Amino acid sequence: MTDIERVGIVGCGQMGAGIAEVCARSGLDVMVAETTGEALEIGRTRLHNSLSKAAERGKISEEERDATLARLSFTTDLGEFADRDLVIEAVVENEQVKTEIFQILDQVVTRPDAILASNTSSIPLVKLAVATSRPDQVIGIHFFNPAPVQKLVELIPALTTSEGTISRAQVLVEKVLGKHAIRAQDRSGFVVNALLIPYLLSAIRMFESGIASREDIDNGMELGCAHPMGPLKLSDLIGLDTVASVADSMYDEYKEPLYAAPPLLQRMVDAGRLGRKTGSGFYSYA
Ligand SMILES: CC(=O)CC(=O)SCCNC(=O)CCNC(=O)[C@H](O)C(C)(C)COP(=O)(O)OP(=O)(O)OC[C@H]1O[C@@H](n2cnc3c(N)ncnc32)[C@H](O)[C@@H]1OP(=O)(O)O
Ligand SMILES: NC(=O)C1=CN([C@@H]2O[C@H](COP(=O)(O)OP(=O)(O)OC[C@H]3O[C@@H](n4cnc5c(N)ncnc54)[C@H](OP(=O)(O)O)[C@@H]3O)[C@@H](O)[C@H]2O)C=CC1
Repeated sequence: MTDIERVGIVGCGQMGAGIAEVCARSGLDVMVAETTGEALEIGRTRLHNSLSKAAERGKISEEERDATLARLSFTTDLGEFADRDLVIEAVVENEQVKTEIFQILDQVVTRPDAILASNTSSIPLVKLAVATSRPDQVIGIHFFNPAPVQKLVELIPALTTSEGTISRAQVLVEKVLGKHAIRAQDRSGFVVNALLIPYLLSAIRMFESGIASREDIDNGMELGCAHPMGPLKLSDLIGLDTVASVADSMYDEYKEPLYAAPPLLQRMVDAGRLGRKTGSGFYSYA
């Protein structure tokens, strides 16, 4: 069904950990890389806790949890990714950081047919592809938060990506990981964020201008439109640094005011109020 058995995940933040969990639960051998031993321990704990919760809630058996954990390994040395068939990069939404990681992956991943993928929310894939010597093997594989729950994955081929890379990625996403894949052109924000981010920015502008309280804005969309969470809660879940970076990428691409980050968002990022991950954003998570 697939020739991809060994997967590397770069970054074990909320998305890296979630993608690693999805891959390991699907039977793949998964190695996760972080920059420091401390970050690795935080990531490992995040994964252990999530799998234990899944077992407690009866979504997986205790045997499945243990087998999944046995398929996960951890490293701070990207050199250990030499034998990976697929690497999914899931570090901070910053073009320079991601470009440097793709340059390193190009050096260390020795399998000639390995796919180098990014979970980027908005950075044009072609920029990462041309940083490598194998631009035909670079593709966007974009999961949604929380990755173990959300069924969608966007596949974003760059102009340079080969048909073979696209079809191998699609088989993996649909047949092995059991997700629903949609295809998007390599334009900043792809399909979902191009629609979602302007909506989140509008909600932040509405809050900033005092039209309604944060609770009323969120209740409006939860109770009026049956969204699982309102836009300010959702911004806190995504991470305000990520929302701001995605908005900036899309603004760079299209120069449309609807993608311009409102001042309040940037001030909150500057203050380190990034949402759930720092314990404070539009709401408090003490
Ligand atoms: C920025 C980008 O590039 C792209 C993006 O990802 S945009 C963001 C996309 N995500 C969304 O829009 C999230 C919208 N919100 C939701 O779907 C839901 O509110 C939510 C799944 C986050 C939480 O759901 P909830 O009903 O409020 O809470 P809760 O009851 O705790 O969780 C519901 C289920 O999800 C599971 N879940 C919640 N968070 C989880 C996590 N981090 N990992 C694994 N499972 C999780 C729970 O275990 C629970 O499962 P069961 O019902 O089977 O027991
Ligand atoms: N949040 C979301 O809802 C979604 C995010 N994405 C995308 O996934 C990616 C990761 O987002 P998310 O997991 O939320 O972010 P987190 O903030 O949770 O994690 C960021 C990760 O990047 C690492 N990192 C930070 N700075 C650097 C650096 N200079 N060099 C190498 N690694 C670094 C962090 O490691 P350390 O802990 O050591 O700093 C951590 O592993 C982004 O591209 C984002 O756009 C995609 C879908 C949804």
